[in-house]
Amino acid sequence: MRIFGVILAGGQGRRLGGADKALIPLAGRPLIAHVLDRLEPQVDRVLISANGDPSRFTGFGCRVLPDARPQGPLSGVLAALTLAVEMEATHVVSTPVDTPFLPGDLVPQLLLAAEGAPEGVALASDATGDHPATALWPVGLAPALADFLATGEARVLRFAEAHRAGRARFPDPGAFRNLNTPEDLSAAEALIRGAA
Ligand SMILES: Nc1nc2c(ncn2[C@@H]2O[C@H](COP(=O)(O)OP(=O)(O)OP(=O)(O)O)[C@@H](O)[C@H]2O)c(=O)[nH]1
Repeated sequence: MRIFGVILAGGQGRRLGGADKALIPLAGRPLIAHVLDRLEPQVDRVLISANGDPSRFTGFGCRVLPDARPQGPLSGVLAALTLAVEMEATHVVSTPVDTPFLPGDLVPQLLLAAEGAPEGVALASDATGDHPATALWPVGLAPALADFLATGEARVLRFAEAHRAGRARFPDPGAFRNLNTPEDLSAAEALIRGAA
């Protein structure tokens, strides 16, 4: 098994005034650095899915993949799956760039849930609901995902449901807390500083 992680950072950050979310400082470090800390130990290699100038991510040591056409988070998943096929990886684990509290057992739990799923797809879930952008995708799904996006559809949950995704259920309701607004950012900052 060879698993690539992809951090989805191709969004527009509209609720944060169009900021480049990946680089917004959180407790003194760019948001993406927090996600990398959590994801890197759990996968063989991390990729960053982002459009625009890739040199802004030089310091993170990850390959940056642009979207073929920006159509939501699944565009980034497709770019990662395409590279994973070329590089003989078996799976991609996707995660948004704005979830800095990912669980340390994210990937093992997704793999466990995928074992029980008919097409080997699994997404993260907790008491607050599903978190479909945080999911495990086998590389064999790349053609189906390309076809799905070509229809103009973009909803992650719809694609995951069409491929009968299993659920990895996480007990900590804060693990997938995502930062969309300045208020979310301040609350996360307080949490990190409080825990330090
Ligand atoms: N590669 C890629 N990632 C995306 C795209 N749209 C959103 N994402 C990522 O998917 C995750 C969830 O995105 P949203 O919260 O819906 O969008 P956002 O850009 O973060 O914020 P808003 O513009 O305020 O909705 C974030 O990590 C985004 O960076 C896209 O078109 N391409």
